[in-house]
Amino acid sequence: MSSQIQSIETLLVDLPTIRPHKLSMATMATQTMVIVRLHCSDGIEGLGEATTIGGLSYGPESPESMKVNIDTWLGPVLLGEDAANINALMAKLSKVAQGNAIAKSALETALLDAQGKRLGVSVATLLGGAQHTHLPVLWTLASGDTERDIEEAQRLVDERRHRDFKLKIGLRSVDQDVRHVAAIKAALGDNVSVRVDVNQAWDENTAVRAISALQEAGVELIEQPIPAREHAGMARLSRRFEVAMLADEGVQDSTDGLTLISQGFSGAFALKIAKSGGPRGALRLAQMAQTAGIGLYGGTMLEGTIGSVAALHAWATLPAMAWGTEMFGPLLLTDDIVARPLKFAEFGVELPTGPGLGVEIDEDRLKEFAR
Ligand SMILES: O=C(O)C[C@H]1C=CC(=O)O1
Ligand SMILES: [Mn+2]
Repeated sequence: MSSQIQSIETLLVDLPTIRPHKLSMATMATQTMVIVRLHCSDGIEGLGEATTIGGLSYGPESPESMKVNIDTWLGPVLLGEDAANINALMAKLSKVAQGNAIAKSALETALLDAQGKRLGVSVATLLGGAQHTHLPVLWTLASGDTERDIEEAQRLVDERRHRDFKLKIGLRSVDQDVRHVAAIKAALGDNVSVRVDVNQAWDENTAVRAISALQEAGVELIEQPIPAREHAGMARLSRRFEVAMLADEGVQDSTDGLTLISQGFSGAFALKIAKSGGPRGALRLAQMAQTAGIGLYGGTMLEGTIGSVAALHAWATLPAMAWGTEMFGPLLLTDDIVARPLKFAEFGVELPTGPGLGVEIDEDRLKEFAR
């Protein structure tokens, strides 16, 4: 029995963060997500989420533009179509719109959720099957204050919630950043992993100087130190240093992956369903990385529960990721719009069981936080 897509609803939802989250390009006090509700003729609803960081400061899609583009361009071409044929539907979307990867990811997520519910299986099962039910999750220290970051990290280690930490740097001078990172690494000791994310803030010369000092301080991973488009520079840095480089903004999808690999990049790729137009595109990049011996890392756009769970279903289908994941987005927010929050324990998170994503909306909460 076939099922058609009847309507697609989009809602802007604003949730406060538990503390200011300072990145090199923006300080966040709220996170805005576009929640997609895709209704099918068999009564099944698929959920999706389109989320970015800092309005338009992180990338070319803003929450408001994603809502308009789904409502005006992407959504209408899906109406009346067979909801079960996700390959055909996503091909239609790539014809009607260039780019718009985050908006497409939300729609692909909603289609996968609906199809999983229809077949009574999880999204991970639709994607080939889960190899894990518990995935490691790091925490980002980004209060901007060294002592506060150390206290935050120590509490989370004691609670056995996280033992890997990513520090957001690149806003202050290199000397200040290096002092900040080295103090945190020294305070936390050898049993925790400290990584940094520069979010493209340095030029290559600055990066060389800073990475030497960070390597000396015991940092294990350097994320996107230079601008996204400088693929050759990332390849040079990866060959120059022992400490591993992680490409994030510079590897949106498998096309960027191919460029980095052919330029001789070694290190790791941050996979994000939002960058690659959905879980299937992120897995395509993962397969390319595996073929080339590049490490995997499960990245986030600081999504809420729906977007984070969609990514977890995809990451669960992969072999254990060399660098773990950062799917902590819901923990950065003061509230949630789902009935059952994710379970974070033992330095990781539990994969919800299906059908679909295994997520249910809390309608009252959604009403409260919808714009
Ligand atoms: O990695 C990014 O660039 C974005 C994001 C992921 C974790 C975090 O704190 O910020
Ligand atoms: Mn990053």
